[in-house]
Amino acid sequence: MLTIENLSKTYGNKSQKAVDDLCFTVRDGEIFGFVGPNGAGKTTTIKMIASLLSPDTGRIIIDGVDNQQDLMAAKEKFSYVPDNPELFEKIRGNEYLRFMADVYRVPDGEFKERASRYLDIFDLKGDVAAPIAAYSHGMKQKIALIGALIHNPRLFILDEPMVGLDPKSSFELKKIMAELCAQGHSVFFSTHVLDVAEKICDRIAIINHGRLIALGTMDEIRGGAGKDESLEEIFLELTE
Ligand SMILES: Nc1ncnc2c1ncn2[C@@H]1O[C@H](COP(=O)(O)OP(=O)(O)OP(=O)(O)O)[C@@H](O)[C@H]1O
Repeated sequence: MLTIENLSKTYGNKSQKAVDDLCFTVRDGEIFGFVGPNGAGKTTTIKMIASLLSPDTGRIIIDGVDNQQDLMAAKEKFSYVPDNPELFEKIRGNEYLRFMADVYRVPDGEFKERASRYLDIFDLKGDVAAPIAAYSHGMKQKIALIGALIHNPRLFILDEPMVGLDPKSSFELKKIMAELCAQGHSVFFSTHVLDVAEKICDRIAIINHGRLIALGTMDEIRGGAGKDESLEEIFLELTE
């Protein structure tokens, strides 16, 4: 679903690379967690996957499409929800969802069915006619999530998705992630919440100083049989 090949990025005239020769693959039907300390290069990597930043070197292939060769075709494949979504404050929630459906040319029946279902799940039906400026931080995050889900993306990319969501919304989001993966779609998300990553991810990548330092299932990251270390313990050991 997603192949990252030798991806590197340096900002301005900084001496250290923000992302340094990163390579990994996210498989079809997989929930993939991307973890690392502050400043490790997670958001930089995610922005390059979402075509918001150009890599210095390397390739990003999304469901068979190179995002530097065919940006529009790549954009149809994924949705990206940043950690702090910036939305058009003056429009209403329902206008925003309609706009997102139009951008992705979602047929009307599908739009109505998905919007209704996700608004119910995230308990936003009563607020959808209000301007986004009147939403709380968590409500903005939820309308951004629904907008990103409206075209049923092949690859769902999220930066720190659990921050700001209440426990029920967070639980529902995890269920939606699992549902997408059951359809053969994939989820790629960054998080500092290591126990969530440990519980819900099929595989996890740990990065530090822009470099991949561990990759695999929890068992693979633990390094084989007999050990029962948590992701938090492994993370702290590897990133000391
Ligand atoms: N716009 C920018 N200009 C210059 N340097 C930047 C910029 N954005 C990020 N960096 C640098 O790139 C490196 C990686 O930052 P990035 O935001 O990708 O890390 P992160 O893993 O997402 O961190 P966090 O967990 O704190 O969100 C850091 O050294 C950071 O200072």
